[in-house]
Amino acid sequence: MSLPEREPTVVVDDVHIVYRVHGAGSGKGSATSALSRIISRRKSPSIREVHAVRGISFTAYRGEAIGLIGSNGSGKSTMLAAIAGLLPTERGGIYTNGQPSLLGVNAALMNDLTGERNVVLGCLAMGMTPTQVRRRYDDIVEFSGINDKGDFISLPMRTYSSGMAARLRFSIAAAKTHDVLLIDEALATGDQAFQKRSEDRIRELRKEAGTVFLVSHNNNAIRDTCERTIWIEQGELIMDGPTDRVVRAYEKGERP
Ligand SMILES: Nc1ncnc2c1ncn2[C@@H]1O[C@H](COP(=O)(O)OP(=O)(O)OP(=O)(O)O)[C@@H](O)[C@H]1O
Repeated sequence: MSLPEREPTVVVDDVHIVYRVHGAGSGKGSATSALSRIISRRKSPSIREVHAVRGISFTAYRGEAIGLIGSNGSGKSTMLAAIAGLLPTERGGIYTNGQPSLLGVNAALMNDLTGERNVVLGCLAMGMTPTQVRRRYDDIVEFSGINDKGDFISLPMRTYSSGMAARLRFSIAAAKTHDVLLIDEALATGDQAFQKRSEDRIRELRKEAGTVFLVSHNNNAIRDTCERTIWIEQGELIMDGPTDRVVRAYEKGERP
């Protein structure tokens, strides 16, 4: 049997992810009870476990844009963070070809620095050289549209609205070609014109040989951007297939 020609970029193999929440039990617990617990080597009753991802498997290929959908708390962001290597797996494995970059609405930019400094630092942090940063700087600012309403790029980020900050984050991350780009709801905060630009840019990134994952509650953004969609519910994979089919089933609440 010959192997398929498509090149796999992310292999998720029967992955389980468990969060351990400390201090979730009732009562504060005295020093005496803590000491007796330590002596008897019992587990602290105040550690609660949240089994957020339960045995998910799939393979992503180069050039694919994959949507992740599911209700609140179903495990989408957890899955992305794990692919990015930010969360350990309890069981199973995640194998990636190339460096995954997670672009979340909470990605760290520095509030007290100007937009301008954040663009430069963000690009350097992504591994661009100072010359590359200088070359791309104007494009990034223009793409973000931050200066459309005045010279905001020279003001500290804390003066930006949440939508403006999200746009700048997306623009910085999108300036580089990523092997695997993980986007968590970044498009949700931009206005219509920016969403359109972002969708176009995601399409370009795919052509530049990357794989894009997009978590969103905006089913139209998923439809417009991704040809494949994975539906997750309570940490389990419900459906994985062509976006049209999966999103329709999700909207109707029809599980296969
Ligand atoms: N840091 C954390 N500590 C403990 N539990 C967590 C943590 N982050 C998420 N969870 C739990 O893991 C489960 C999955 O959460 P996750 O954020 O991955 O869902 P989601 O599908 O991205 O949700 P949403 O659509 O609301 O963003 C939920 O039950 C949530 O309560």
